[in-house]
This record gives sequence, structure tokens and C-alpha cells, in this order.
Amino acid sequence: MPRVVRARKEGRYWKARLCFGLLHVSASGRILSTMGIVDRIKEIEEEMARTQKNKATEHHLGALKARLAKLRSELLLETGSKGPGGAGSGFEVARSGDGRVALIGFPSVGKSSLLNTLTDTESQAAAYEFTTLTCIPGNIIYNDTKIQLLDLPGIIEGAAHGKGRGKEVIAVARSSDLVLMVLDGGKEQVNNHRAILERELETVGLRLNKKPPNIYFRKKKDGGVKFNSTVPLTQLGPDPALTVGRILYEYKIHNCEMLLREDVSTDQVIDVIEGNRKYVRCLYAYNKIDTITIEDVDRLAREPDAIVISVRHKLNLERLLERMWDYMGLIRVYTKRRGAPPEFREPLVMSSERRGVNVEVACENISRELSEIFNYALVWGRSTKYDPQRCGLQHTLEDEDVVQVVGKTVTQQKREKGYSKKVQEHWDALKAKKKKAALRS
Ligand SMILES: Nc1nc2c(ncn2[C@@H]2O[C@H](COP(=O)(O)OP(=O)(O)OP(=O)(O)O)[C@@H](O)[C@H]2O)c(=O)[nH]1
Ligand SMILES: [K+]
Ligand SMILES: [Mg+2]
Repeated sequence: MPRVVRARKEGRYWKARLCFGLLHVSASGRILSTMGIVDRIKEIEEEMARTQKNKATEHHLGALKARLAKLRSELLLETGSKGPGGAGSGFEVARSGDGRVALIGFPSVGKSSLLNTLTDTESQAAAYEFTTLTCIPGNIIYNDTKIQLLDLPGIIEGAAHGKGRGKEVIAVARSSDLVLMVLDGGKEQVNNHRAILERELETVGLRLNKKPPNIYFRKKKDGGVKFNSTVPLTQLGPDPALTVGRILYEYKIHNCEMLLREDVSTDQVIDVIEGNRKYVRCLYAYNKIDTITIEDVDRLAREPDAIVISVRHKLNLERLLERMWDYMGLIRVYTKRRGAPPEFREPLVMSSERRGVNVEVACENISRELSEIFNYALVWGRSTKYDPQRCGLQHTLEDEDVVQVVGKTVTQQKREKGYSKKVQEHWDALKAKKKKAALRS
């Protein structure tokens, strides 16, 4: 910094910025303002810090936040070329199994050691920082389910803006079903580290352990801004319409419909407008509890979404797997044919995060044509009152349910007009087969 200051004094400011790599120059010599965005972000952050937070300033703060969010998206697009989580943004590891868990954390907190303990894969673990330099996948079989665990390089403050391999690491976090944030429980500032990592992930649009806000939003061609709410709004200042209007103005959105169905904050309104937020579950694993007192272990265990472990002494790892499974929101459904036992070795594994899993989703998972010939399903398990229960496509399934699909009879199908060609072919083939068998006998 002092060198920059000196350079500025000597009137060589721009040159200094160039040689410090703060400016990017295109082939034609045009100055691209990558750093300009970072500067502008800083400026807005400073202005926000200066602005007193009270009811009268809510709309102004909302506008500043919108400007900030816009700049951050711009920055991501500019430097990440493909945007957050886009293909080609670094570690190309094929998705496999029923769910994906990313190990995120500072260097040397024990991510690789954990992968080595939970899977058959070997990832180098050592006492120096940045031992791991790329993404290393391993497999865990738990509850008949294959979970892909990804070891990643450590990240540090500033990762979101490209420090180290932060961007690539965060892109992997975005693509996963669960973030397992590994923290060094032996460090005094462990919760400070937690806050830093949370902030890094939040800046690039990840939302940890949060639900998408219940807001209906649609851009339109004309008609102006139609703003409404079904609940009292307490977080948008004295005039919510004004606050939201200011935010929309920042995005140059002059025609849209917005209906707030819950008491949301300005940040949540911005999230919905930006539209590229990723809502992902996060479990915080405080590792190395072998190095601290039992009182400290107890304190850490009470943090929200926390679990305390020691990889070195294999403490609490069984419980960790259990919690991971819960957080991933997966459910297993066993299918069954008439007169045969359920296929207990091969469940259908589906994510119930977004919406509940119903019979229709299960059918889609088995085969495309199944829902076309679907008549009803017989279901055994937690979701039913009697075993078996006759259920329709909308029946919500629970973990470990058994499902037997009963198809429509040929006559039933014939009675229904307009069924697909595929189904017709299927039944024709079946009929031909039956005829052949009858002829043979
Ligand atoms: N005391 C103690 N040490 C541990 C534990 N788990 C891991 N370690 C040690 O912590 C150090 C770092 O472990 P790694 O697994 O390489 O950590 P990492 O997070 O993968 O580190 P990077 O790849 O550099 O980001 C090693 O010396 C491990 O032996 C634990 O539960 N207790
Ligand atoms: K290490
Ligand atoms: Mg490592």
C-alpha cells in the first residue's frame, strides 16, 4: 500500500495500479475495470456502514444493498467467465451416487483426514497448510445410499473474490446437496472462522440453511409495478412499497408483479430479483475436539447446526454420518412387484428438499411410461395409516416406504381416449406375446 500511495503522490497512480495488477488491459489497450467493481463494492460497503440504520433510512439502505448485489453478480460474471457454479469453472468431477457433500473449510482443519477415514479414497493429509490442491472425490455407502464426498483445498478470507482457488471451491459447494463445513475446534477464533466462511459463501449467492423467501415475482412488458403483500411487513421500513420500489429501480425493473407472502427483509427481496441464489443445507463439524477441554466441547456442540468430532481419534463419526444423512433430506423408497418381496437392496433415493416426494415423483424415477399406465399404488410404511394403503399419484412418501404400482388394465386403457402411442405399442406387443404363447401351448 505505501508504494501505491507514494506513486499516487508522484502522479504515477495509474501506472502503479497497472503494475500491481489492479487494472486489466484488453488487447486493444482498453482498460477493463475489474478492479473498478471491487472499488465500487468497497465504496458502497463504506457508505452502508456510515448510514445509520433506522426506519427512515431503510429504503436508502435497500437501494445500496441492491447496488451491491448487482456489482457482486457483475464481478462474478467478469472474473469467473461462466459465472458461479458454471461448467468449466475449475474442478471437473463427475457427479455420482445419490447425493454430493462438499468439504469446505480453512486449511489444515482436517478435511482430507476426514475423507480418508470415511471413504476408501486416499487424499494426502499433512500438518502444513494447502496440502490439498484439487478436488478429490470419495464414496460413502450409508443407508443403502451412495454419497459422494468431495475433499477440497482450504479456503481463506477473500475466497469469493478469487483468492487462492476459492472460486472453484465455492463453485463445487454450489453444486452439492450438503456443505460440510469443517472447523478446527482447537482454535480459539473458531467461530470467527465460521463467520468468515459463511460470509464468503453468502457473497456468491449461497444461502445456508435457509428457505427460499415466499415471494411471487414476475417481470412484465408493461403495466407498471404491482406490489402487494398478504402479511404485515415489519422489516422494510415505514413504507415497504417505497423500499421495494427503490430496489426495483436499481435493477431498472419498471414493470412487474411482486407479491410478498411472508415478512421478508430487503436482502430477501434482492435475492428473489437476482434469482440465482442457491439454497443449500450446511452442517458445521467442529474437528480436533481431542485438543480441547470438555467444557469447550460442550460449548461448541451447542452451536446451531453443529456436530463435534475428532477424526484422529474417530470420535462421534457414526453420529456425523447420521446427521449428514438427515441434513441431505434424502428418502429411500423400495419398489415391489406383485407377489414378490420388496427389492430391499436397491432403493430409489430421492431428495425431499424442494418439495415432498410423492408417488408421482417415484414413478418418474422408475420409468417415464409408468405414470401413463398408472392406476393406483399400494404403499406400506410410515406414510400410511394401514398397510398396504391404496394411494394416488399425489400421496406423499416417507423414508423407507414400500411401493407397488398397479397399472391400468387393457380395457381401462382402451376406455380412456388419447393415450400415447408408446403405451399402445407396449400393449400391442404384450398382446402379440400372449397370442404367441397361447398358440404354442
Ligand atoms: N489433534 C487432531 N489433529 C487432527 C485431527 N484431524 C486432523 N488432524 C491433523 O490436522 C492436520 C491437517 O490435516 P489435513 O487433513 O491435511 O487438513 P486439511 O483440512 O485437508 O488441510 P488442507 O488440505 O491443507 O486444506 C494433520 O496434521 C492431521 O493429522 C484431529 O481430530 N485431531
Ligand atoms: K493440511
Ligand atoms: Mg486437505
